[in-house]
Amino acid sequence: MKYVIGVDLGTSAVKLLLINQQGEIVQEVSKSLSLIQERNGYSEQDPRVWVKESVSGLSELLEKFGGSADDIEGISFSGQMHGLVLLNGENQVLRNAILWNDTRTTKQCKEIYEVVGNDRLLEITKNPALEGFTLPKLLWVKEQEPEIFSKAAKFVLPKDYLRYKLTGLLHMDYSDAAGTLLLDIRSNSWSNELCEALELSPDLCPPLVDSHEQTGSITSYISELTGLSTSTRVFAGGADNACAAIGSGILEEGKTLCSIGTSGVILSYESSNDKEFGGKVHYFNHGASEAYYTMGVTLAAGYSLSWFKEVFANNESFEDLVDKVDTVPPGSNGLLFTPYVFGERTPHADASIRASFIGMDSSHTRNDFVRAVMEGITFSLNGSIDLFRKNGKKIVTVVSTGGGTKNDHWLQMQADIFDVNVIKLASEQGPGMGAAMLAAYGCGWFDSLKDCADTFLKVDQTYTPDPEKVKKYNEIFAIYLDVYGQTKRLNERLVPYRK
Ligand SMILES: Nc1ncnc2c1ncn2[C@@H]1O[C@H](COP(=O)(O)OP(=O)(O)O)[C@@H](O)[C@H]1O
Ligand SMILES: O=C(CO)[C@@H](O)[C@H](O)COP(=O)(O)O
Repeated sequence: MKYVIGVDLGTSAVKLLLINQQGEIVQEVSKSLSLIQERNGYSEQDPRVWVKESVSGLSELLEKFGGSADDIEGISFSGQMHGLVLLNGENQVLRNAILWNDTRTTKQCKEIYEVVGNDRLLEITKNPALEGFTLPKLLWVKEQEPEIFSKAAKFVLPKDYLRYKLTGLLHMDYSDAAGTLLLDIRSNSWSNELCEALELSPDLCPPLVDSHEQTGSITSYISELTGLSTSTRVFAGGADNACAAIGSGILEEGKTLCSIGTSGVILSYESSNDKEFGGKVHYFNHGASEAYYTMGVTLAAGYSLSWFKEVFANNESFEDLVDKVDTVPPGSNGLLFTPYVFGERTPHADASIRASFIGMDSSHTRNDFVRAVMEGITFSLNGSIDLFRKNGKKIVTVVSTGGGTKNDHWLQMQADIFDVNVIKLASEQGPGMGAAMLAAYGCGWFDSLKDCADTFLKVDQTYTPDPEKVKKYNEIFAIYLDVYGQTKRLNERLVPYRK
């Protein structure tokens, strides 16, 4: 039997899956990661910690496997998107990575619009300038940390740095490059025009490759540390949402994904890069060649629940925290939550907005709060579904993935709020599975990613919407939509008092 490894470098953990030729998960290991948040709106991680935890996770995986390392033919990666990793001429890390949920770059986004122009930016990149994307982060370091910036020779994204440490070679794949806001999506090349306009050297950009392309093999040093074989082929991999799409079978038009990880995502397959969404949704390269996807993003989806747990139930497991949400009726007895703890991206690109609980009263118990948090996250994702539907997309079935699928009630809530059939696959680890599928396809096990999906992906359960709950949630969603406008100005006035 032959195997591949899928590494998912997420925000809350690095997860490693060992998968056989039938697509069965033979072993899995997860290593937690934490955020460094020195100021309000700041969110960083140390790339060296990603490598340390991944290497330790890989050696644990190999130990649990116990078979011959030579039978592990390939390894590939899924990575949290947009995070800026700056390297010097020796490929050493110059500062902590500035992550996708860090919103310090509002000024740099304005600068991009002033210099490039909204229409031209959309023409080249198909995306707006958002605080989370990599380009504004590069401009922030250039402006605020000129000494560090002067030493920068290359920038890469999180999983690219990890792959570099495993192979000694630097690359970036198209699906992740699209999220930098420096890729010319029309020609699939770095935009010299943007680099020139914003006074960035094009030499900072790494070589581009396809997600299933081989980008080296395991170095003997890493082989010694982990037990991996130097003959194991290393494939580029992709952005976590592109990998989640592959690992959830979103490989043709009409298929939609809901992912609840740290962030939350509604993603839809696109066969071409010439549609116009006016920057209302993200429009990125897929991990499958010559394919694309559109996506709405809730910045703090799973994170809102983990924030609530950390503040109010730190010693409890997620399982215990959400155990009784089914005892609370839809609408959480009049308690409403907006999940803006990091600000928001879709449908309101707003770095200043913050979360609210509306309607608290003395009868509410902790279970009402927990359900309200889960509903608020799901309402926010429904905002993206709404946007897609208003753009003419028909959404009747959604494949759900990520940590949020660990709870049945949340899956049923998704079916009732989105008014769709929700499919849960046998593994909730869409991004890791997608990464493993890129390795399996790269190794030549299958003629296409679609063939691989037909063998690897199995439906576990389908959740159908309950018409009564759909009606009730429709009414509450209208109230939810009002909260943004009603709290926007209040939050702007609170900005000077934040940490
Ligand atoms: N048992 C559970 N029930 C409901 N949600 C859960 C459970 N366990 C984890 N989660 C949610 O999943 C999130 C982590 O999802 P994951 O896909 O692992 O994130 P990432 O890929 O960003 O690291 C947590 O923040 C939490 O909100
Ligand atoms: O910023 C985005 C997408 O644009 C996020 O989806 C990140 O890619 C982080 O993903 P998770 O850690 O939540 O999987």
